[in-house]
Amino acid sequence: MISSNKIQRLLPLLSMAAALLLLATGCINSGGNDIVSITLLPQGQNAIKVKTVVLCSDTVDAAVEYWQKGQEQQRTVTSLSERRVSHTIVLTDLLPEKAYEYRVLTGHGKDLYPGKTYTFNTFGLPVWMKDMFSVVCPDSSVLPAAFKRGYVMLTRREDPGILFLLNAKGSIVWYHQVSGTGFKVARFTEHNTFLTLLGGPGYETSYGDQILELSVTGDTLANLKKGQQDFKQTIHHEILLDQANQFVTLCVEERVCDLRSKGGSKQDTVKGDGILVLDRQGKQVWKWTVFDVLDPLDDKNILKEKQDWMHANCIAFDTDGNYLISFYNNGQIWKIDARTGKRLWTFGKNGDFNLPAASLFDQAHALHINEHGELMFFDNGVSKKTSRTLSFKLDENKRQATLCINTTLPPENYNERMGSSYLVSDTTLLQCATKRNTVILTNFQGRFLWLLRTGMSSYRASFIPAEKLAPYIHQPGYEQ
Ligand SMILES: O=[N+]([O-])c1ccc(OS(=O)(=O)O)cc1
Repeated sequence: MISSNKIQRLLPLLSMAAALLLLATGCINSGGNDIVSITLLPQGQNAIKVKTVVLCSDTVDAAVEYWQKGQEQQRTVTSLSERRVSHTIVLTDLLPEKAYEYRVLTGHGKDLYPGKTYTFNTFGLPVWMKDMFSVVCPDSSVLPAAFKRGYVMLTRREDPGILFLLNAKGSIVWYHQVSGTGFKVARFTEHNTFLTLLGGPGYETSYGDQILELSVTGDTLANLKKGQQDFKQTIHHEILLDQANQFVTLCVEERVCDLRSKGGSKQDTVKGDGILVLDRQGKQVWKWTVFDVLDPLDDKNILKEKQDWMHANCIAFDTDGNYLISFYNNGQIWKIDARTGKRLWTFGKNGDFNLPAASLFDQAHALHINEHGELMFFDNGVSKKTSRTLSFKLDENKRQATLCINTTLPPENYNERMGSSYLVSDTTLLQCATKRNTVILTNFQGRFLWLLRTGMSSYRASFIPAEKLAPYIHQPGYEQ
């Protein structure tokens, strides 16, 4: 008997095999002067990306111009592949199950000459992916213009892992699929790349063993696996780039401690968190652990909590380049000196800042400094069974915090674990209620404007403005 899980895994392979059969025959001797052959290949397990390999008789520049059959006026031209004999050019922004025409442009710089026009057909999305997302939006006129044309990034954490980009109508405009592992978390970087943490079946929830950075055209820009160089530990919940293009991650950190005074054993193990910075080859650049700041023996509950002492779930950079780190279990956010590792302050429960009762929070997620310089995050709100978005203006010297955003999610979207919230266009919040398989856009009063139901639970939902993905993706959900 084949389990539905197995079928789910087989389907992309079957569609891949079909794709190979159909597309690999697309090796063509072009009529262009300097083109020897053009080969079309499916891009990984992907119905809406096609790789072209253009072999030329000389060193030239090349690009591919393509359009949906019958819509030649709406042509897309790829970026230029420069000074090569063999060019690999990926076509993005394709729609599934459509006929396309294309031609290769070759020459030098702006002097490009078209070869003959050919055709290809894209394949359908895997059946199980087709109905994965649905949008509820009673009145699109209330959506911010940037949201109407922008994209939402989500991750499927189970095998097969998929990184998705959807437009505001919930259509899949881009995806990248991996087998045998899942995308635990992903960030869209300042270099317009996708930085991701992957974890296979041996890695539960948000834990992982692989760092993968991808370009929008699906090229692998970095791929580090646990066991390589100084990447010896499991990493979890977070991956981001620093200014030096290095990987900043949260890692699992274990210490053997004598917990006899707390009722434990002489050689007890406490599992805590660390920040591990790796260079692009996997060499350790910097490391910090919670044990540098706190002694487990000072925690009266350590015996109960030793399996997962603090449960860090996010790192971000403060405006001065130091780290901000949030913890689920103690409801705190710490600022850590990125050079010395010293804890500079604690925010939240039993922290250094006085917080009025209305702004006391339980568990911070997806913390970041927003466009206004405010510390912003999603609060699971387990004590009140109410999740919300909070932001604060901090005066670090005076240890004063001014509450700026305090927006409650509609009660049915209460989300007790994971989640995220980000500003979109200064007037709305894109919030991920991970446990509810829901992404919801509200105004600051918490009024729902747009909702996405997902057939998976993405750790976060991030908004990517349309400009960041141009010219690779242009499929606005709503025309202005
Ligand atoms: O169940 N999970 O997948 C899960 C639970 C907790 C969790 O940690 S949290 O701090 O992100 O809520 C992450 C993932």
